[in-house]
Amino acid sequence: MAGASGRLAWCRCLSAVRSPLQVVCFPALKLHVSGAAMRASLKDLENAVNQVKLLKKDPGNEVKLKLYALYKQATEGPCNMPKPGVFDLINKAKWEAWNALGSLPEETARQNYVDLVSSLSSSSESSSQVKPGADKEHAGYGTLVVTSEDGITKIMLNRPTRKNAISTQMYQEIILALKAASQDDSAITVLTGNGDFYCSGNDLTNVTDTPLGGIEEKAKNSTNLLRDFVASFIDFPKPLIAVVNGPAVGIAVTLLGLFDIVYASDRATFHTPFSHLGLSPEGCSSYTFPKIMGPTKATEMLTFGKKLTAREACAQGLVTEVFPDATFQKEVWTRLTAYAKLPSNVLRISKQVIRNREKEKLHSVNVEESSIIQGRFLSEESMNAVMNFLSKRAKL
Ligand SMILES: CCCC/C=C/CC(=O)SCCNC(=O)CCNC(=O)[C@H](O)C(C)(C)COP(=O)(O)OP(=O)(O)OC[C@H]1O[C@@H](n2cnc3c(N)ncnc32)[C@H](O)[C@@H]1OP(=O)(O)O
Repeated sequence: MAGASGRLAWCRCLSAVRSPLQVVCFPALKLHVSGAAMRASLKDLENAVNQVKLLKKDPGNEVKLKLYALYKQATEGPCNMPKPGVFDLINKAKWEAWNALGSLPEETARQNYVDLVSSLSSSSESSSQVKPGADKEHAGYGTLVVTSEDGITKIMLNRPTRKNAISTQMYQEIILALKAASQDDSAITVLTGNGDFYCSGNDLTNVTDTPLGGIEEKAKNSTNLLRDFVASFIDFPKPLIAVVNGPAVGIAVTLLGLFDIVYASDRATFHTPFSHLGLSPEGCSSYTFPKIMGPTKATEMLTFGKKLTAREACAQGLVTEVFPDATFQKEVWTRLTAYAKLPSNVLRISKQVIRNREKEKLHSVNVEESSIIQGRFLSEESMNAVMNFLSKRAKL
């Protein structure tokens, strides 16, 4: 079905996505997907395409890319174009958005497109009036989008083109965002990812900014940062919820053992390839994972790098509940909005009653894991794994 409609969408998107800078800089929009019956017709798709032209508010380049990808998938099926070159940034962003949909069926893509446009139309209508409780974006973050609304502070990892890999700046900003959220008046705090990934773990290019003191100093700085980062999750005083919108890797997975609820899209996967990277478990996973899933399942994941589907992770207790990707955002946010209406002081007390007796133990595990991984950062296996990734010879 690669006909005129497909070419039209490509042209439409070319004019919509003006510069790669805008792709990263536009504030991300919440993608509430309607739970309407999964039966959008071709006519519905055509109507939705026309509706996009009538939007009062520019939805931002992230959303335009999503619309582009869904339209291509709905009309042409899985991505059938060669990957554009590294310098062709706009076409590469579009290719990545389409390719990320994998083998999503055409009817589902059509339905998702229609649902997305309908959610944009309603948010565009209501955005013309300033309503109480509207999203309040916290300024000052470069790698995150932090908002507070309806008793929920949402910390969204916002490096979608790097699969939300955690750069040094992002580690520092998450520590700051958690500190601020622990003191604000929201009832619950949510961590999620922008784009098709939840998070691809530690940014492997972090190692390239080696200080004057050389790699030993780099390893020490990384270890201190890791320890402080994990400590800010251990100490977080109110319910902390992970909304795992897509694949999670490395430290993004291990930390889940410190969350109070983990909701996952059925597109999410959970992968801790530490041995492949010459690393050792962190994020208190050497303690939390055996407790959550038993030592043998924990060993399969942490030592042998077994990747789990969302349903497997749920069966093993790492994930609380799995939702179909098409209705994930709508179902999860409806549920969280209801939870956040409960008395916030009681939620805080309840979390602390459940978690506090473990805190001291978790801190000592964190210190121990951090000191072990410091040696691993300097190991030949770890350095080779990073160099292989950076020179594009290896991927997970
Ligand atoms: C300081 C504390 C240290 C704590 C230690 C923590 C341990 C860990 O977290 S271990 C896990 C580390 N993560 C990885 O090893 C993941 C590496 N990435 C990949 O294998 C793949 O990128 C992927 C499987 C996550 C995704 O593959 P896919 O084909 O879908 O997308 P790509 O084209 O590869 O990705 C797009 C773009 O993003 C870059 N990127 C993705 N993940 C990372 C990362 N973790 N670090 C640095 N860069 C990453 C990727 O290179 C691509 O860049 P280009 O467009 O320039 O090619």
